[in-house]
Amino acid sequence: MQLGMIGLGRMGANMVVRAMKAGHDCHVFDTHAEAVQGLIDKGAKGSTDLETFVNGLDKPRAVWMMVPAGAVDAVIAELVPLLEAGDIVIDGGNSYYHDDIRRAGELKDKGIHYVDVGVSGGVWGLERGYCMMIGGEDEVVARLDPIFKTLAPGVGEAPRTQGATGEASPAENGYLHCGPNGAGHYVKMVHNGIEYGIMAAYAEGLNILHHGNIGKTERTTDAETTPLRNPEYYQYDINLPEVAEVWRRGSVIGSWLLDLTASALRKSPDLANFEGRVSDSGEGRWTLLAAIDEGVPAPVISSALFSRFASRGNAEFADKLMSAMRFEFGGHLEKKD
Ligand SMILES: O=C(O)[C@H](O)[C@@H](O)[C@H](O)[C@H](O)COP(=O)(O)O
Repeated sequence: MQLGMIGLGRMGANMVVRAMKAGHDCHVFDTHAEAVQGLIDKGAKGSTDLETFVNGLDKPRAVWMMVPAGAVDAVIAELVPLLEAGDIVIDGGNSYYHDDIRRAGELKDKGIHYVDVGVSGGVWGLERGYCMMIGGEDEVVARLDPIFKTLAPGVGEAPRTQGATGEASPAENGYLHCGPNGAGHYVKMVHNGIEYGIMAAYAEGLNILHHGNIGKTERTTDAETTPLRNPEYYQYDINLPEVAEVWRRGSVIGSWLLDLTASALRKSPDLANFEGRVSDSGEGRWTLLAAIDEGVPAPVISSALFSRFASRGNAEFADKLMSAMRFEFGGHLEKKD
């Protein structure tokens, strides 16, 4: 089928390449001429002019936006006057699902359909395919099925779940119509909240192993006076790249995130290129807002999110206050390394 793509960053451009490989007719728009040209060279039709791009699409149009969440409203504002009733606008970024519900309502007044798609797979999607969580009207989502089927990894990506038989469902192919507008990004938001928790668990566990030799040099833990109990228990120089490697094979905690962890540790066991200031794009925060609204406990995800804040120095004042209180009540001085 035909697809228009707005936003040719790594995700958008790779999705177009994957769609074209399967024979879809792709039209692309970006303000960066080189990005457009790169895809024209690969067989797309493209323009750096939005109106030309929109007019080149067959009606009813399907326009997929792959732009940062913060830019979606501005793109829609420029795009909508060029569209007509019956056209479909797809947001494949990491939008907040509350925004999807609002946008779908605004576009509905004009007869334009909105579909929200949470896309997972990042820079590996071209090769592996993209896992997609979709929100929108049944008929509209069904119309886009050929595109979703192409972009998704396919049933061969994972062994079929025990008991699954017959023709593979969309979910088994790697895409799922989760519900009405907002449902796609709602599921993707929680997916990312889980991602925070898993990442933190690997990071914490491997950090414990990383300090497994503390008994060789230290008699106290860090700068504290607390004596290191039984230094003989902490005499291990654990080879972390090798541990990550062995866990990938047959262990209970194997995963794609572990594969990527093993790859990062193999490239640089001391992770010298990183300072450890961990960013967040909002999905973890939104997951917790939903958990609070629903009254559902989410201690792992909240701890993982707050660790990211701390990693960026946002705990510094609180930490100073705790030291100040220790000094006030007990005259305890901060220990210097
Ligand atoms: O599933 C994925 O492919 C990732 O989750 C992807 O969506 C992206 O890398 C995150 O947006 C990063 O999120 P943070 O910046 O919040 O870590």
